[in-house]
Amino acid sequence: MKLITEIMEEKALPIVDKIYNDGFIQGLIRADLSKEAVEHYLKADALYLENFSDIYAMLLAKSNDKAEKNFFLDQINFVLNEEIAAHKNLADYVGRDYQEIIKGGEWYPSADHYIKHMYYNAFAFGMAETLSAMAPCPWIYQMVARKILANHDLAEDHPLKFWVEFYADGLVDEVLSEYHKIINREAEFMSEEGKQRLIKNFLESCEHERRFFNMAYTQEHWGLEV
Ligand SMILES: Cc1ncc(CN)c(N)n1
Repeated sequence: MKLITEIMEEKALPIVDKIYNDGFIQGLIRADLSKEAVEHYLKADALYLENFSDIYAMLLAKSNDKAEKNFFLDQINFVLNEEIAAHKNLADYVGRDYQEIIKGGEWYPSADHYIKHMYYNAFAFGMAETLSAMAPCPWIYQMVARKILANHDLAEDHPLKFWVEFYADGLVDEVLSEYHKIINREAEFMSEEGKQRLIKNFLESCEHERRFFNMAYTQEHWGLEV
């Protein structure tokens, strides 16, 4: 009997290829990604990661297991204080100060939809539904980064090699195995409908990841002043 997390990741593999072949990642590989696309990504992603850590804080409060609470605590620290290294690599590529770049950022439409998908599950459902919607965040980036390294021998002086290696890093394996542990444990007590929701949450967030990259590549904005 396959684990629910194995099923969701298997079903999502085609989206990994689509993201890999879309403009943002191809531009990153060629190191000809426009500065506008990178700045737009950073403006949106700084806010995305802030909200991602807030949702982790909600899960920390929901948990009644100290080891689990410490996992969420570690992840809050990683997202708030360590992932900024990947952002700084992108800011160096643009050649501007990171804090300057992210000023004036907002939840552009695709980022807004993604963030609200996670919050909806955090407020309306439980930990497994929320983590299923959050899991593509580490998983997609690791899969895409590893696919880049498998298909390209990035030169030592490639300006975005750090970004790729940061996300391809094995550290993510430990994070994902904790996600898998919690999701698969909770799924044991769920109806078929409940399990289908976990899979749907994961696949929708994989699609949100694709839209997030394309949002930056096209500098997507709201049509009207929101
Ligand atoms: C939108 C998004 N998704 C995933 C990641 C990688 N943690 C990120 N920084 N931003």
